[in-house]
Amino acid sequence: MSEAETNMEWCVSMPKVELHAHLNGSIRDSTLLELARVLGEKGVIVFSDVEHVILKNDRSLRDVFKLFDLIHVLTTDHTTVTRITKEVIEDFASENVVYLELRTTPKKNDSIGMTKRSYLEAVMEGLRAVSTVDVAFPAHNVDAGSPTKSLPVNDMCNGPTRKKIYVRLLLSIDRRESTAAAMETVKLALEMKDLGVVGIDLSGNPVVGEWNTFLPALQFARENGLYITLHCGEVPNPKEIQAMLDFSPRRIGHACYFEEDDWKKLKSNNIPVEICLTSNIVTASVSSLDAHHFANLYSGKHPLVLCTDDAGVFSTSLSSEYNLAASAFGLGKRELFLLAKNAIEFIFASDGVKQDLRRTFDLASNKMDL
Ligand SMILES: CNc1ncnc2c1ncn2[C@@H]1O[C@H](COP(=O)(O)O)[C@@H](O)[C@H]1O
Ligand SMILES: [Zn+2]
Repeated sequence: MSEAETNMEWCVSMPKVELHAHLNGSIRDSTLLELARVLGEKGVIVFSDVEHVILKNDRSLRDVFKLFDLIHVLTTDHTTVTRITKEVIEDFASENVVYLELRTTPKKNDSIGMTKRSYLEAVMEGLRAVSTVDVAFPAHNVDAGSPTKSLPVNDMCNGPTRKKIYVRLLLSIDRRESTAAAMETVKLALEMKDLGVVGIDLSGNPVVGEWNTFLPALQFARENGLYITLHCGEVPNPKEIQAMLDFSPRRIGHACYFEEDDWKKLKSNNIPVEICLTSNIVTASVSSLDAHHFANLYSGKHPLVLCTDDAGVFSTSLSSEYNLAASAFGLGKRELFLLAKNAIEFIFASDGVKQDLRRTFDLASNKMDL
């Protein structure tokens, strides 16, 4: 193996920044199966019917959204929301993700007394429940407000330094929601702003809903200081793509079905793109890695960040996404490291956090054999 060649172990040891991860899409298969078994025993579902759905690997975009409906049945109650949040953070931290923006759709479920607020409180409880790593989160006492020490990463050679991960939350608006429901989510985000909620995401089945339904809530969010990221161009919808780019979000996810005018607008507005390679290939939003827009954006030095989207649903990890980019696009260690480090510039957290993360990468770079 040549000096510059990467491998999975190296990608795991590299510090990384994750900016596009859906909570309910990032659950371990083992947890989903365990939850399904329990609901099977209670007679709520038939375990054998859902087992193969959970373990299936190739999924169309339609299958993915059917799977989310099933996952949401498995994770309905507050205790489970807390548990999956804890596990998802621990899983990202275990592969040296040092900053995580975790997004989730606040859910209301009258039958179990769940409000959007109590859902979010259950998520925050999950952040506090993390035990394998220190979580830097404003609502937690290992606070990141005035960071003094850089995060220990890649500590394999340094013995038992305790890892730390910054976590911030984005609240997702589901495209099935009404303007009023979207507004409720934005108001909740504003109430929880001091507790680590930094922005709003628009996601959900891309063939459902109209841009104009969400626009008032997104405008209101932005006017009140929340950052916005949009799922944009996951399916061909030229009018919506143009309207979304005209809105000038802080970042967008995917950008798969872009036409020439869309690229022009994206590039002239310098909007960073969250790239989810495995997700795009599995859902066939892009036909192959050779045809993926990563290559063009990367060579044009357009701001971009590699992300997982749904590490559980697509059986991937952030380290695998970096490893995949290395092999598909011929990136060496140094290029991967700079790509990972550059993601700091697009995070929705404070300059203090950015500075601390830059220090973390600089310290790691000495040990990373670049
Ligand atoms: C594959 N590409 C995708 N495109 C659009 N939306 C997606 C998505 N992957 C996930 N979600 C959105 O995230 C929800 C699950 O997490 P939460 O319940 O919010 O934690 C899904 O129901 C969907 O609305
Ligand atoms: Zn997504």
